[in-house]
Amino acid sequence: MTVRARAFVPGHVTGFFTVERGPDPAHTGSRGAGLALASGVTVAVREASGPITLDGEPIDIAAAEQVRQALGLDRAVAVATDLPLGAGFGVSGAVALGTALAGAAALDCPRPRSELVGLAHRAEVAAGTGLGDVVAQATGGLVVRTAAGEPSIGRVDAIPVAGSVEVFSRGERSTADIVGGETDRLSAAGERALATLLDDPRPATFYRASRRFGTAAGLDHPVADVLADVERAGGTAIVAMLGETVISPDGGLSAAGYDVRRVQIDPAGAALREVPDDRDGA
Ligand SMILES: Nc1ncnc2c1ncn2[C@@H]1O[C@H](COP(=O)(O)OP(=O)(O)OP(=O)(O)O)[C@@H](O)[C@H]1O
Ligand SMILES: CC(C)(CO)[C@@H](O)C(=O)[O-]
Repeated sequence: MTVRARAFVPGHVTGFFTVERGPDPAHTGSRGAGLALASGVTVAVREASGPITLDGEPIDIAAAEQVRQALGLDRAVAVATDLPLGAGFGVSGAVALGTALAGAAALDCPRPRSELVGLAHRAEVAAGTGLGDVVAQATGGLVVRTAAGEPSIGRVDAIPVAGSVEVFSRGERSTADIVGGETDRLSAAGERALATLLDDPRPATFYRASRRFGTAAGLDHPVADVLADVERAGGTAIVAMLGETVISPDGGLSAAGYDVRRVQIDPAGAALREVPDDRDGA
């Protein structure tokens, strides 16, 4: 089956965040910081019509369906990923953004990148599955979101960083349940973390502020045992919001005996990938 366009979108783990509710999805989002990861999703839009599939199986991801509707895209969308859904890697946002980028390319429908990022952001917010992942995934690196909302409204910066992190993931957590509930405490903790990071914009400060945020926001308990193990082993660890996933930048997870994956930090954000002419693809 012929592939018309393909996009790669990095996974994104949020270290800390606030919830900013605006009058509409464009103005709604979060402030905060997180890491874009070289493990992500590849979205291939085919010539033929068909559903969205994940590793070959049909899947319902509301944010991506909404992007398809907005673009008028009925072509098959084949998603491949080595990341789990619902575990804090922003997979739904990544699929929505990949569908927007590859979908517009497949339809030969020229739109500026910021509009496509905005389309995916609004869809992700409306679905309740994320607030800041899409704009971060579009940026890459250690992403700092200083004003919430789609690209024409929000503000995004990044702290230069290279290298890799260890990842340990053991379960899911519902983003919609947490961001749809009472968020004053977590947003206050997110504000403090952001002020700390902006005052001293270094990766080490990101990890320290994120670790404190997890505790202050009451969001670290599902993996408190893992964090404690890593710290006993002399390492650094943070919770990937919002999942049962822990990230360590300094080998702390493997030092504590966990079976981990090492993942590079993605430097550049989501992008189209070349599709060789007349060849079958993913
Ligand atoms: N088997 C599945 N497990 C989890 N989610 C699924 C599954 N199948 C479909 N989905 C859909 O995928 C989306 C998952 O969104 P969710 O926000 O929970 O996770 P995520 O985007 O991977 O990452 P994060 O935890 O960072 O928000 C939802 O739209 C959900 O309905
Ligand atoms: C809400 C969130 C933590 C879910 O992954 C993320 O979208 C963010 O940082 O806004």
